[in-house]
Amino acid sequence: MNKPKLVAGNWKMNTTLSEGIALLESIIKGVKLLKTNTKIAIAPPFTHLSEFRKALKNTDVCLAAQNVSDKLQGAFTGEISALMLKDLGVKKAIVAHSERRQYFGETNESALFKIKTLLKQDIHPIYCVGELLEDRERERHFEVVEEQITTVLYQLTEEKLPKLTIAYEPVWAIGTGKTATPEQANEMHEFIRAVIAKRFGEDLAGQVMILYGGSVNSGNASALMAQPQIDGALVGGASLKAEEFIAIIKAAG
Ligand SMILES: O=C(CO)COP(=O)(O)O
Repeated sequence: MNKPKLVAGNWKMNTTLSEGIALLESIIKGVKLLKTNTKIAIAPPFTHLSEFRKALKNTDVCLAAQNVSDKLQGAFTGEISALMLKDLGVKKAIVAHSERRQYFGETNESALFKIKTLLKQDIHPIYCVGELLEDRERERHFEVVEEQITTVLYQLTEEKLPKLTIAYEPVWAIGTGKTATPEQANEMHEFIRAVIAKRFGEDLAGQVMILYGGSVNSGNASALMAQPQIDGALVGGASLKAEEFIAIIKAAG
């Protein structure tokens, strides 16, 4: 599978706008010096999107959001719609990150609504899946991820599928410094692709990008990226340090 990889930075609830702009400028500078065909996306807090759009003009770095409302518009205080994101030049949006599932009650069902509203605006979703530590310890990890995939993806039509990116983020590896081994990650990616293929066929399943996320850093990125089923990375903590993030992009090829 020789498609270019995607490295996306999920900044979570970090940086003020001025700190964010400074970090973004360092990242842009670093990316310019790299000769890479790896695709790059940055998902800063909502408050940064408008300024980041200007800063990213004439670069190949794609603007992403960390979340979106499952509602279209109206009396939903505090929500941000897909249309609003499109208006700000957002091209990708993370959906159902495990922190959203854990702290904000998001489910596979709300993820499906979010993905549909994004696709209607032609914003490409990055749909997060992954098991808890207790699921893995009880050897339920394949079952959990299969349900996360089938309840959402099987509701989409064939032509939407290539617009979707999956991020496999085992919850026990997020922000813990514990990474899945490259083999564990590859095994789950292969399983996810097989679940997609069961419904949509091998060709389409092969077109879906599947990223790994969970304590990716400059030290482990090369080994992860070398796995045949890993199409890139969704990076948290290490995307907040320009040098680290650039090293990960470099490791992706
Ligand atoms: O949640 C993540 C990316 O979405 C991963 O976070 P860390 O890279 O900090 O473990």
